[in-house]
Amino acid sequence: MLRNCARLLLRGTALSVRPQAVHSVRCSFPGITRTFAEEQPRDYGFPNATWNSNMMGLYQTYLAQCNGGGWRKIPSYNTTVHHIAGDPLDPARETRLFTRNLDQDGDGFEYCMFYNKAERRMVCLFQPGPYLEGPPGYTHGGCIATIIDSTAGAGAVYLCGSVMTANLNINYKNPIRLGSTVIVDSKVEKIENRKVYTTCHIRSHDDTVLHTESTVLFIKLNV
Ligand SMILES: CCCCCCCCCCCCCC(=O)SCCNC(=O)CCNC(=O)[C@H](O)C(C)(C)COP(=O)(O)OP(=O)(O)OC[C@H]1O[C@@H](n2cnc3c(N)ncnc32)[C@H](O)[C@@H]1OP(=O)(O)O
Repeated sequence: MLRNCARLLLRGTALSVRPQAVHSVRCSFPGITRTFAEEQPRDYGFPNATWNSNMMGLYQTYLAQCNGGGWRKIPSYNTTVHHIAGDPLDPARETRLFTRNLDQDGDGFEYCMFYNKAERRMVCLFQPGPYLEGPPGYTHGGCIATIIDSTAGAGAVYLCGSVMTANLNINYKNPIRLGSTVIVDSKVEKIENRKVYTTCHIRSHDDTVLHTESTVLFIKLNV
């Protein structure tokens, strides 16, 4: 009951601070083509009340490196259509990015990303919420695969344009506790024609624990 009240309160707060400007969004990606008018989308990559102190600390550290340090914070919306512009669509169709499919802040994938073009790196600060449970108290392996795919995928997209994941290999070394903060660090290692080879490591917020090591192969589209 208390939890529900708190949720309603938070939801009201989130809605009241949401920008109200109306604009048009156009998108074209394999399987999705649409255009619609809606409120200015919320950028979920900004801090909210559910972020813990480690998440906030890392956010500030990376943000500080955005001023001449080679990094930039990239926006994070709840549909890919906000990211990618394209052709007209079916306005009746509604989509939701898998990692942003829970309405309540803190329940699921809580994250933000920073990009360094010179280093070909995309870094994601990730705080898994209680609805991502796999083993008791720990993050489900599929959710971990998702955040790896999303981080390395975003890095490949920013460097090469549209891509699809062709292969994803993960060694799970140490479990990730729900509510903790980890750093998902991906890098484009090489590009061979349409193939984009990336590596991705997940480490604890203080760099003392290696949680996963992985490789992801993306294939460039529309070339
Ligand atoms: C601005 C935006 C910001 C970003 C925001 C959004 C963030 C969201 C990010 C979310 C991210 C989430 C992302 C997701 O979740 S993507 C969703 C999950 N992935 C899929 O569903 C992909 C399904 N597969 C396919 O569509 C096709 O098979 C693809 C497109 C991958 C290739 O079919 P295509 O017919 O086009 O190409 P090709 O067969 O001629 O092959 C081309 C070359 O590639 C080589 N090859 C192919 N497969 C493999 C393999 N498995 N291992 C090794 N090599 C492989 C192949 O040998 C050949 O090499 P070469 O002979 O030329 O040397």
